[in-house]
Amino acid sequence: MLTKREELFGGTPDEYLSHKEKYENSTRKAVILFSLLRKIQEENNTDLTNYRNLLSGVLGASISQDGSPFGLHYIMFMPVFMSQADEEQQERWLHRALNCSIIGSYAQTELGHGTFIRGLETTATYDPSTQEFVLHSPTLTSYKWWPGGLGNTANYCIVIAQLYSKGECHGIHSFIVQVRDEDTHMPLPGIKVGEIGVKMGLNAVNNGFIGFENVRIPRTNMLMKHAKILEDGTYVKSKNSKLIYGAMVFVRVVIVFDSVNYLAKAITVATRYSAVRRQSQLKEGEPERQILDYVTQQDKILTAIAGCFAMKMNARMLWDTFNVINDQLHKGNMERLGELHALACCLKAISTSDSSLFTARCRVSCGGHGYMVSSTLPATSALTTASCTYEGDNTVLLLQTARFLLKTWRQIDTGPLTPTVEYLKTVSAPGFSYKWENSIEGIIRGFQIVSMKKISSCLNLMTAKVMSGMSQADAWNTISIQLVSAGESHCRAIVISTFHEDMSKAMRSMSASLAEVMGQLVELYAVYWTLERLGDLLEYTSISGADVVKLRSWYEELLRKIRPNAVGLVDAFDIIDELLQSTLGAYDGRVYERLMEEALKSPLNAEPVNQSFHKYLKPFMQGKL
Ligand SMILES: CC(C)(COP(=O)(O)OP(=O)(O)OC[C@H]1O[C@@H](n2cnc3c(N)ncnc32)[C@H](O)[C@@H]1OP(=O)(O)O)[C@@H](O)C(=O)NCCC(=O)NCCSC(=O)CCCCCCCCCCCCCCC(=O)O
Ligand SMILES: Cc1cc2nc3c(=O)[nH]c(=O)nc-3n(C[C@H](O)[C@H](O)[C@H](O)COP(=O)(O)OP(=O)(O)OC[C@H]3O[C@@H](n4cnc5c(N)ncnc54)[C@H](O)[C@@H]3O)c2cc1C
Repeated sequence: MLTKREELFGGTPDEYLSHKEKYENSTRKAVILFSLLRKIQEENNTDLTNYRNLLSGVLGASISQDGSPFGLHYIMFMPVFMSQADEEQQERWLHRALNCSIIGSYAQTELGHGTFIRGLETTATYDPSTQEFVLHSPTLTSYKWWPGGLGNTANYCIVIAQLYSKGECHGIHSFIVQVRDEDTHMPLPGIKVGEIGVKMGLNAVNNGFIGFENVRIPRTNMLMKHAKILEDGTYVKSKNSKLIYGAMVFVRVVIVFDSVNYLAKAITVATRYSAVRRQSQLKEGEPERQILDYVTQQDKILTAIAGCFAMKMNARMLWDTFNVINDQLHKGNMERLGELHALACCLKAISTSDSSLFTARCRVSCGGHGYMVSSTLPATSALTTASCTYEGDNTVLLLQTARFLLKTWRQIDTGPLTPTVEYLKTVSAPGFSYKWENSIEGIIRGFQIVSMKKISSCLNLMTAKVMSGMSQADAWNTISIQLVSAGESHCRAIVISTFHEDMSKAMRSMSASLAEVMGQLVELYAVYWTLERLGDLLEYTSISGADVVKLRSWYEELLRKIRPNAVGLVDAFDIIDELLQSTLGAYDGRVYERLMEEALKSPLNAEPVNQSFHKYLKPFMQGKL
């Protein structure tokens, strides 16, 4: 009798399963895992804070590198209910979703539209005679495409469609739609549903497509916490049309945590392997060195460790900010909605792009063995690059942040600014003077000045172009590279200052030796990004060549100091081998034995001569083909 652990982590490695077998195996494992999790979650887990902890457990424990067919059920289907369903609807559906007696997905993206959601084509037309909505996919491009779990798993989904009533379009709204019969799992009449095929990664997520042929759903299937349709078809507006976008903000917030989780896995593998792997001699006749002793290797890996700690602290700040503003929204105070959206956008973009960049570096830093699927680094790299796209393409999200920053800059003299942008007032105040200094505080100030000056420059450029006769939209597009850069600079200033401030607070309760190491990580992160963004700092601050020389020495000194604690730092993530799933990163360091053990699991090693020799090779080599 297999133990739960053996059931979850044993069996044929996924990499040797077919696409279909991989899905079936992931579903088998997901049922085991989620049955366990269902037992520990409170029934009324509709509080977003508790919910995120559940999500952490669910996704953190997702035991396949390829994701889970249940992921979207937890990641979006349920949060959308919590944020968009009225009380009666929550009463009707949420309990069933929480105990997984229904499995849901989130169908927003279409073949023809992912970013521009106001352009979605799926329609939901209200029929007052029957008090139903008629859901329809008018074109091939209107077919929903991507929803996780929709291919073969979910029997319900949230559908985002253009709402029509009394001949008028009211824009996109959310609807709960049953997709498959709860007993037979057959697709319901008028519904064409399937799986989208093999992807770069996440091949157990079961992303699907769905098309509707005049499918009728009750009026009360429109999620009506914000906007409503009355029985006679009268449309009641929401307090803010963007509240329907609320679930995306929540998921962007949790994706920042997720990007940290992926990066923590990658740097655990790369760091441990770099301590085990010996290659080349530093001095003739000496034993081969641990590759972690090479400063170039430290440059790749230790900065990733610092980045992981930095983003973890920023994820917590963002979560706290989300909860504060979300409470205000619940009380009808929309004042900081735009700020929350802008912060979630830039942190999701920067955390995922950093995670993708550093994970790719971890892969390369492990040489050939890092290219083995059994190292887990290729799959983790595929995961992090996906996160730069899902829940909003990073470029588009940084443009959203830039839009908020320009709006803020236009109003800079009309009153106090909200917390995440009040630095703009400080560094632009009359009489404010600043001379570059090689210190954490000096670096933070420098990044804040760069951000402010980029925003100011973008607004001046926009104004000049519009004055010259260019349309607002063309002016925006023309300078959009600079707008994205302004969004990134704003975010980097926030990340460094948050890391410094929150770590300084945390260090007060640490031992002196631990605080020293944590302080080194903050310095490494700040100095690394200073050297990475030298162009901006040279353009907008008084940093000098002499400062740069000293910064480089400071950077190399920090690498030297952190090197002895590298393995201890990643061990602190405490990722068990079963979740790490890596021949290179296992805790016992038996890299070569594990590589060979995994290789022997290949079906091609089941027999000494593969059948292709007799069928193809031998006749070929004998000139008979
Ligand atoms: C925002 C858009 C790009 C544009 O929208 P619009 O066209 O409607 O807006 P405009 O640009 O015209 O006007 C902007 C205007 O609107 C405001 N706005 C816009 N968006 C929002 C918002 N969300 N909230 C509030 N306000 C908003 C903006 O501020 C402007 O206001 P002003 O006019 O005042 O300036 C939009 O089209 C858009 O969002 N596009 C992106 C589409 C998108 O994101 N799609 C996602 C589809 S779902 C998906 O991809 C699912 C993926 C799921 C993958 C799995 C995730 C894994 C998570 C794991 C969780 C693990 C948890 C671990 C936790 C732990 O470890 O602890
Ligand atoms: C693994 C994965 C899982 C997913 N899961 C789901 C899901 O469960 N449910 C769901 O609904 N969706 C899901 N998606 C879809 C995802 O949300 C979209 O792919 C994403 O929103 C990007 O939209 P798009 O693919 O149409 O890209 P596009 O918007 O077509 O982007 C392509 C390029 O165009 C650029 N671009 C687009 N608009 C602009 C603009 N205004 N200004 C400047 N540049 C622009 C982008 O920057 C990008 O470089 C998933 C996607 C992936 C990869």
